[in-house]
Amino acid sequence: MSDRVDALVPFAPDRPKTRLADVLTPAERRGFANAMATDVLAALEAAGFSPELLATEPTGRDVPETVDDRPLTEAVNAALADRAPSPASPLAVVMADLALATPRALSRLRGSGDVVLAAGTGGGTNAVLTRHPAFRVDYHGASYLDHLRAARDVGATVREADSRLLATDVDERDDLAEVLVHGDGAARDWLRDAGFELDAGDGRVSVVREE
Ligand SMILES: Nc1nc2c(ncn2[C@@H]2O[C@H](COP(=O)(O)OP(=O)(O)OP(=O)(O)O)[C@@H](O)[C@H]2O)c(=O)[nH]1
Ligand SMILES: C[C@H](OP(=O)(O)O)C(=O)O
Repeated sequence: MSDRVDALVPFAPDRPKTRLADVLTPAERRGFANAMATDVLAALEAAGFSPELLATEPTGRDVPETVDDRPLTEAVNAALADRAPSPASPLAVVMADLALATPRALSRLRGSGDVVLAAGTGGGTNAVLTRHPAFRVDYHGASYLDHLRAARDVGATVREADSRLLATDVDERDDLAEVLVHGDGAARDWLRDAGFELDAGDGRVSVVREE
């Protein structure tokens, strides 16, 4: 299909998900991060994107891949400068830890706007699609606000792709409950196989792990 949109998926597979260090060993964090990346790549394909990993080291996956070991913002901005997105050739950047991302949710990125932003919970930016050659990213912190500003500074029109499924990046222990409740792919299966189950005690649902 000629109107497939390129989608970069930043991925740091070496020491991922340090905020899950209290529940997962380093090897488990690598396994879980890989499972989430598998889900994101499959959902992008199904949504009509052409996914490409932007990885800090070779992954050995059967997916187009650029290896760039610079920090996240630098690596993504180098790719944006290189590709020079335009209305005829948009470029998406979709994080590899969006374990709940469905094809339907991802397709919302393809709506109108020079820059389309999918916010993450906690102030971040989980996905962006740009049709503007001068737009650059600045990740971490309240990056959603930084990206609104960055888009306006280059005269780009901005639209939000408002989606609960895209807003859930899996960073912390409580996010694992979201994967068990709403996920249906490799990440959900990985957690179940590792012995995680829902702890639906009083209040907000959480996870417990079988010994
Ligand atoms: N290419 C590239 N991707 C990165 C880098 N750091 C993080 N990522 C990816 O960017 C996305 C968001 O990552 P974060 O949640 O900020 O970081 P993380 O390493 O996954 O987790 P924490 O260690 O808990 O911060 C994930 O898809 C990561 O794999 C980097 O330096 N380069
Ligand atoms: C990539 C970064 O993720 P976080 O550090 O917020 O998980 C961001 O969304 O700016």
